Amino acid sequence: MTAADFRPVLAQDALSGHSVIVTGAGSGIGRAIALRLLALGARVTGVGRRAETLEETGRMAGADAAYAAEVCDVREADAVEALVARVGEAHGLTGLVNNAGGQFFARAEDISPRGWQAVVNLNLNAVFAITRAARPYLEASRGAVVNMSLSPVERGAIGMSHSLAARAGVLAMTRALALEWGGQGIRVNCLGPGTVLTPALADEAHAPHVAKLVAGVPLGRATSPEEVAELTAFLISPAGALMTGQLIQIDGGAHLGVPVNMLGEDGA
Ligand SMILES: CCCCCCC/C=C/C(=O)SCCNC(=O)CCNC(=O)[C@H](O)C(C)(C)COP(=O)(O)OP(=O)(O)OC[C@H]1O[C@@H](n2cnc3c(N)ncnc32)[C@H](O)[C@@H]1OP(=O)(O)O
Ligand SMILES: NC(=O)C1=CN([C@@H]2O[C@H](COP(=O)(O)OP(=O)(O)OC[C@H]3O[C@@H](n4cnc5c(N)ncnc54)[C@H](OP(=O)(O)O)[C@@H]3O)[C@@H](O)[C@H]2O)C=CC1
Repeated sequence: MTAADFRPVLAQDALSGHSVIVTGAGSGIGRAIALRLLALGARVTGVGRRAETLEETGRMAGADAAYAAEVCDVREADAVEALVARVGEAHGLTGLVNNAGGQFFARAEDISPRGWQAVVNLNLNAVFAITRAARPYLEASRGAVVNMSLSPVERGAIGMSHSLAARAGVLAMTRALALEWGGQGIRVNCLGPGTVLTPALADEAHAPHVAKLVAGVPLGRATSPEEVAELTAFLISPAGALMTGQLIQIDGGAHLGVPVNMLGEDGA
């Protein structure tokens, strides 16, 4: 199946009555998630540092969409806590999508202490702070958290030691919180997208290298933002009610690595 064959599977009102915070909703994967949750009837609070891109997501959703843009740097723990409390008190909270994240690509020896800190703050510490702030509201609604991870989180990748360390931390946190908060009815999961051809990836990585990554995917293509969005919606919706503590890879098999082939090229 090609990306063009993709069809949404959830019922049109699957998220009616839901209130979800999506970080990084002004671009790429986060925007696709926000638009899909809105289309399924959820109220969405989109969080990011740039007002214009966040507001553009709202315009794309249309005037009837229950969307609010909130400018906030997720690394500012006090501001994040205040934001979550504001949304939680006004509308409740049934979902939190920790999608904001990113990194520069560099070998460990070229990552300065500040560079390491910047990436770990964004991809791990900020995720903990916002998730912790959301807990009481998620407990009240028996809600769900979806953490955006990376396909290579368990097998490693060159040039991503800082980001992978942070995402591995998020994965460990996901499993710990699934246990700690399961009794409160809160579910916590991670998604592992493969290569998603967003403008942000094009800015950070060389095009020929990205093409090579995609060519190496067992199912032969990149992951689309819409596919990640549908899975996110599924996990937040009642359809995902028994799923928690998981890393779900949505990468065409890329996490399996270079195939080990004991049969040789001709399969003999
Ligand atoms: C088969 C499957 C494969 C899957 C592959 C998955 C690939 C993943 C793709 C994506 O994630 S796509 C999203 C791409 N977008 C981004 O990643 C955005 C990247 N940028 C940021 O998020 C931020 O810039 C940052 C990296 C978090 C840094 O933010 P901050 O504003 O705090 O940075 P600065 O104050 O500018 O710098 C802090 C520190 O970092 C050093 N630094 C910054 N860039 C680089 C670099 N390119 N190389 C080395 N070091 C860098 C910077 O120099 C500062 O350190 P000092 O110089 O002060 O020591
Ligand atoms: N593209 C890919 O191939 C893959 C991406 N991912 C992950 O998916 C997520 C989205 O990626 P993608 O859509 O490609 O990238 P984008 O850069 O388009 O998305 C990142 C979003 O996060 C927001 N953001 C970044 N830093 C902060 C901050 N400090 N506070 C608040 N918001 C912030 C950005 O908005 P603003 O700048 O306005 O703050 C932006 O909207 C990231 O976590 C990425 O690492 C995972 C696997 C593969």
